[in-house]
Amino acid sequence: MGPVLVTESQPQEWTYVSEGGATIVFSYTGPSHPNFTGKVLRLRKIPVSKAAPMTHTDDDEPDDPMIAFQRIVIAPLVPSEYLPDLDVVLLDASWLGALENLRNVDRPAERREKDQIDKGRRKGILATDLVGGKGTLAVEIKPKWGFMPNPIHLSQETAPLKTTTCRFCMHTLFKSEGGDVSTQYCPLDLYSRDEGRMRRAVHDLWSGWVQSDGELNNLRLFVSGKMIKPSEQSFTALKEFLPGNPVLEEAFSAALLPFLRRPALAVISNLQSALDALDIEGLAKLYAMVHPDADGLNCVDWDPSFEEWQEFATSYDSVYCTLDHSKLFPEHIKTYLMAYLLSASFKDCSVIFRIRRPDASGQPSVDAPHAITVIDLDMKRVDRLGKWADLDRRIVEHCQTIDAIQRKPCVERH
Ligand SMILES: O=P(O)(O)O[C@@H]1[C@@H](OP(=O)(O)O)[C@H](OP(=O)(O)O)[C@H](O)[C@H](OP(=O)(O)O)[C@H]1OP(=O)(O)O
Ligand SMILES: Nc1ncnc2c1ncn2[C@@H]1O[C@H](COP(=O)(O)OP(=O)(O)OP(=O)(O)O)[C@@H](O)[C@H]1O
Repeated sequence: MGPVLVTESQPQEWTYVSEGGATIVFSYTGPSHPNFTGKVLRLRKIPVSKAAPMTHTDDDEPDDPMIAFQRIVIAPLVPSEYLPDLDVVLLDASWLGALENLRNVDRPAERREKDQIDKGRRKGILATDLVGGKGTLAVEIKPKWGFMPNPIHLSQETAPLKTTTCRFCMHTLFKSEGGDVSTQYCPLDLYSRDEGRMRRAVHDLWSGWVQSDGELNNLRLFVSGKMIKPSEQSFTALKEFLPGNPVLEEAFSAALLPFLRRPALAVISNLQSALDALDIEGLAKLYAMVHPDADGLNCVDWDPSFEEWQEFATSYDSVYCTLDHSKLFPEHIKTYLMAYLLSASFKDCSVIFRIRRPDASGQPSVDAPHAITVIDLDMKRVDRLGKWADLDRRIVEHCQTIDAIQRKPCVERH
C-alpha cells in the first residue's frame, strides 16, 4: 500500500482541535474514509518570521522524527495500549494553505501572531483521534514531573530545597513571580496512588482550569472533539458526562479517579525518575569531568543518531538500569545525556483520558481502546541541556528567597 495523501480529503473536512509550541492538530470530521476516520492530522508549525514560500523545500524529506522515536525508543518502554497509532501522511502546500485559510480563525490570537502551519513540509502525521467522537468527554492532563531528585549529586546549597519542594511547585512559584496565573496543583499528589491526594490533585487542576479560563496547560477538556472553556458555556455539555453529584467538580474527580488508579501514571513517573538518575546538577558534573574546559552543558554539540537511540533502547535494562547512579562514570556520558533527554520527553508529555457518556451501569469504562493514551512524546534535542541547567539554577535561586512557611512540602510516594 502506498503512502496516504492528505489530498484524498478536503480541507473543510478537518476541524481545529488544539496546538502546542511545535505542533497544530486537526480532527477529521468528513464522510467515512478508510484512512482518515478516527484520525487527527498533526502538522509542524513554523514561526511567522521564518515562514517558507508555498512550495515544498525538500523532495527527499524524512518522516517526522516523532514516528521513528515512538517506534524505536518509546514503544519498548511504554505498554502499547497507552500509545496512539502514528502514520506518515503526504502533504500538499496549496491544500495546507486552504486549510489555514479556513481554520486560522479558530486558533487563539496570540498563537496566530507567533506561528503558522509549516507549508514547506512534505510529510505530516496521522494519529489516533483521542478527543473526537460523539458522546466522549476527553480530559487532557499534562502531569509534569512526578518525582523528587536523587539527592546524591546535589550541592549542599540546593539539596535542602530540592528534596522538600518538587520541581513543578518550584517552577510554579518562579513563574508566578513573572505574573503567570498560579496553580495549587502538585504532580506528586496526582501520581501518589493515594485516593485523597489524587482527588486533591484533580480539584487543584480543576480550580486552575476555572481560574485561568482554560489557559493553564495542565488540564484541557474536550466534548465531542471540541475544546471547552469555563467561561464559554454553562457546563451543560459537561453535566451529561458527569451525573451523580450536583457539584460538578466533585463529579469530575469521581469520574477521573478510576482512570488514575490504572498504572499509566506510574509508568510515566517511574521512567522520568529512572532516566533522570543524576539530576541536572549531577549530569553537569559528569559532563565537566569529560570536558573540563567546556562552559557547562551549553557546550554539548552532539545529537544522538537514530542508531544511537536504538542502541540505548535495546540496552536500557541490561546497561543503563544496572549502572550505580551514585557514582559518575565518564565513559557513560553519552548514555546519561540520552537518558536525561528521554526523561525530559516523559516530563513534558500529556495523557488523554476518554470518558464515555455513562451507560446503564453509570461507570466509565477504563478498559475501552485508547481510554488512556500518552501523547506528545517528542524527542528533545541536546541544545536544550544548557537551558535546563540554567532554568534549574534560576528556579532554585528564586525559591531560596521565599520563606519556607510559604512553600508547602511535597511528598513522594514510596
Ligand atoms: O521547561 P518546562 O518545564 O517549562 O516545559 C516546557 C513547556 O512548558 P510548561 O512548563 O509545560 O508550561 C512547554 O509547554 P507550552 O508550550 O508552554 O504549553 C513546552 O512543552 C516545552 O517543550 P517544547 O519547547 O515544545 O519542546 C517545554 O520545554 P522543555 O522543558 O521540554 O524544553
Ligand atoms: N492524537 C491526538 N488526538 C487528539 N488531540 C491531540 C492528539 N495529539 C495532540 N492533540 C492535541 O493537540 C495539542 C498539541 O499537541 P502536542 O502536545 O503533541 O503538541 P506540541 O507542540 O508538541 O506541544 P508542547 O508545546 O506541549 O510540547 C495537545 O495538547 C492535544 O490537545
